[in-house]
Amino acid sequence: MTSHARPSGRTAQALVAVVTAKPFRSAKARLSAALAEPLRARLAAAMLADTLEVLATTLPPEAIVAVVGDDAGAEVARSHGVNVVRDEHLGGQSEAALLGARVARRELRARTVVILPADVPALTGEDLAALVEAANRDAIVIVPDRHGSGTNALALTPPDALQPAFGPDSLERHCRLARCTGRSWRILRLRSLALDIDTPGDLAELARVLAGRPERGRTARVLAEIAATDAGAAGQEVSSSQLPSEPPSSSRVGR
Ligand SMILES: Nc1nc2c(ncn2[C@@H]2O[C@H](COP(=O)(O)OP(=O)(O)OP(=O)(O)O)[C@@H](O)[C@H]2O)c(=O)[nH]1
Ligand SMILES: C=C(OP(=O)(O)O)C(=O)O
Repeated sequence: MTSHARPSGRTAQALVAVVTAKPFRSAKARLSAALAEPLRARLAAAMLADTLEVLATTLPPEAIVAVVGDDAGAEVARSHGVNVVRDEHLGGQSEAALLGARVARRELRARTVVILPADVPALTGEDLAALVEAANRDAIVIVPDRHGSGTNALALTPPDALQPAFGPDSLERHCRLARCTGRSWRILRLRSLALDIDTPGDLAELARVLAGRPERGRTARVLAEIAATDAGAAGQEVSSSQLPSEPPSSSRVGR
């Protein structure tokens, strides 16, 4: 693998969170029919920033590793003071997660890694704390997505307790792999971590969830921009319900 690691902190950490983010310009392909390029990249950057922000409420920055695919991702990660690992191979989420877990184990001497995507900006500190608590009890903790088919987080003790296998229907796959390890494992359903952002439907759900919260993160501001752009294009008054709607099922990309 051509990837190389440049973690900025090397203090030993019992539990390390690994967040994977591919280059912002190639991220969120499933939103491309609904969202033009500059906004899509800005959304990806905002989601990484908000995800790191929440992680930093519970974990010290030295215990967070961002595996990023481009300079823009590295800049966001650095601005949060977390360890930055540059993924130059871009072999997909599982490979990026393995890279981060390896850095966590070898360089930060982590006993546990919590692997997350960068597109879970609704994550709350409470749900993160629940995940950390579960990771202290079971060797493998699997957090499903809201559709009950994908995986939005894995907590692994030790960090190589299971080989990540993200992608369509990964929940069932991760459960099967966990069963085969003979280690203790469980599924943990966490509402705020169940919402990853892949489709216009997810964006609309995110707007609904964030609208009910007092604080305005970076993602909420980009959502407002998207709503304004759409309303402007349609010559309508701007409203927070102005987010792109789900395309007809025949034109949907992915699952
Ligand atoms: N560092 C790194 N992160 C990745 C890679 N592939 C995916 N990711 C990240 O892993 C998470 C889930 O990835 P995907 O669902 O495959 O990609 P996405 O950008 O979210 O969505 P689509 O482009 O629509 O598939 C996101 O945070 C991605 O940015 C990779 O090759 N390297
Ligand atoms: C990668 C996954 O999901 P998505 O592609 O929807 O982000 C997954 O659930 O393993």
